[in-house]
Amino acid sequence: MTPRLILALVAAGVALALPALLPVFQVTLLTNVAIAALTVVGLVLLTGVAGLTSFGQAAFMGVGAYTTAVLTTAYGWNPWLTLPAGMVVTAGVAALLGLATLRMQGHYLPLATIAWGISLYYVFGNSPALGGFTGLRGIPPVSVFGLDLTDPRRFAYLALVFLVLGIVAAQFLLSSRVGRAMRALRSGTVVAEAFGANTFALRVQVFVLSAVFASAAGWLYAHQQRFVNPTPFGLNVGIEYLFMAVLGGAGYVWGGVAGAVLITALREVLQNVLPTLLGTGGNYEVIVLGSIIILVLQFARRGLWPLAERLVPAGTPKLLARALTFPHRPDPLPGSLILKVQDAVKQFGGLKAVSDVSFDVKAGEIVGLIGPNGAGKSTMFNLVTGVNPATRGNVTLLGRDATRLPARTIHRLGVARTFQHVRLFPELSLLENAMMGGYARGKAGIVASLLHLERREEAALQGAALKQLERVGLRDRAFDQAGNLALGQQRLLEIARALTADPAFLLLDEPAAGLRYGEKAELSALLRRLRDEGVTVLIVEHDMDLVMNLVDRLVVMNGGQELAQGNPQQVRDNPAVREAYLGVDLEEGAA
Ligand SMILES: Nc1ncnc2c1ncn2[C@@H]1O[C@H](COP(=O)(O)OP(=O)(O)OP(=O)(O)O)[C@@H](O)[C@H]1O
Repeated sequence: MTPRLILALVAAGVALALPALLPVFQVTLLTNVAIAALTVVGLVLLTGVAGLTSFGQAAFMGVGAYTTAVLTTAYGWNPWLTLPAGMVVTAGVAALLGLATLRMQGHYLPLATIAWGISLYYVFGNSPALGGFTGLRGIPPVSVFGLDLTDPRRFAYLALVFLVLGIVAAQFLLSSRVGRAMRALRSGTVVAEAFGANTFALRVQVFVLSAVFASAAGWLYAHQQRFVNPTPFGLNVGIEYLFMAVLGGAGYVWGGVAGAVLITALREVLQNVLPTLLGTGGNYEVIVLGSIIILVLQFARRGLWPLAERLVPAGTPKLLARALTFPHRPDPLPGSLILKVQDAVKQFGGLKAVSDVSFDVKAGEIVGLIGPNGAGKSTMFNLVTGVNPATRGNVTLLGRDATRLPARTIHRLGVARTFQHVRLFPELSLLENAMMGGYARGKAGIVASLLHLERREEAALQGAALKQLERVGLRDRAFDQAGNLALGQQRLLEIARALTADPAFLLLDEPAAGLRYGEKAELSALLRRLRDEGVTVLIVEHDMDLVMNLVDRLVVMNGGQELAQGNPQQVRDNPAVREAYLGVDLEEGAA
């Protein structure tokens, strides 16, 4: 029993007692809060977790509400059937809108959500079958075991049950393989794709899921009011849901709930208090609410929930009991070809960052890719790992033509990598970061994750990640936040993440940058051990001392071209290399 769990149970107890204790007016307010919170929890998944800002969440609530309104009033459906029907209709609408808009980047996507948020509002308002702007009346009450929930107190319990189920499902999702990949989306697509995730499919999934949450809230709304019209599903309400998420903490499920409670309660208080102070002339509460949002954005960018969380320490998370271990990938035959780059060219406009470079890497080798700044090493890395495919030439990886394969497919061939500029998820634990590396080893999808039916697989992922954290010397800090690590340790964590994928071929982009002397020695020892265990390594590194004493062979690039290849001694003796490295003591590594 952690302090946080005790508090959550107390909060649940209080919430359950409130409908029985409060006056009816406030019970209705409580129901409104629960409905809004359910919508906002969906928005938290979309915006706070996956980083896709949407102004259109209220419109999806409208789809759920109108579906039940039409099916119950015009066709006499039982409300319990219209709930899944509404979810299916909403998911369909969201999938269509998602497929059309989710490839957009930057501010284009939020703008698109505004566009369809407005469109759906007018579809509701201008469709005679939906009652136009006057709406649809006569929606029947929901009944449970023959008991009509017409009494606001009973209905409040229904709304709370929905909210609790929504919170639990969202938390389950976030502590799963799919949830971690969704979190990875917030910082772009490169990392998630590098570990085998199809980021566009994930974007569509989280978008549809978020809409389904709103749809369930819309169903509740329709049966609470017994009447629907377009007003509560308009753009300004969508913006208000976004405010709730941002105020509470868009990255946190409980932040969404807190935001819904705070804004609903604040609006209520302000609507009562401000007219007595300032008169009834203006909508002053809107101005005050807006000012509060600006202050929060100014002083607590991540919302209020992280501040509250700091007051209650988190217990050490429990590891799952392991009943399953992922099988080890079959090792390539010693000496077989792992990577073959043939006449690779990468052109950025007029600049040839890589120009007719050819080299290969054989199983069981550690190959160094070196060259002065701007030589084209990282570009070559991106070309091999599918981040930025070659303009011309061929890349063969583990026996497959990989020249045009996307990063996620290349990863699944058995290739894992680290990044020159560390790309971790600072707010997640070391363990969760490392587990992201095992994404492609798991199979569980979004539904299994929402229901926590993937615990065996999750336990296996934990086991695999812990083993690699142990290997890089970070096991003791498995539950710390990755953002608290020194840069050198962050690089080691990236290696652990890559190793969790059980790769046959490991690509390391400047892994020793920021490491202390002792840590570099440990890194060398680790890479040698990995080679002995059958992992082939391609390493870009500026630390000549480390490289010269570690690698079997070197490929030297300069100005996008291949300058030399050979073992460390041959490269050290090469006059062209000496010239390119003017000022760098290549003998340093000879010791
Ligand atoms: N996306 C891009 N668009 C345009 N030019 C690029 C791009 N990526 C790299 N370049 C250019 O290509 C050249 C090679 O860059 P690259 O980062 O591959 O070199 P590097 O050898 O990795 O250098 P460093 O050791 O400094 O990381 C540079 O001139 C760089 O400015």
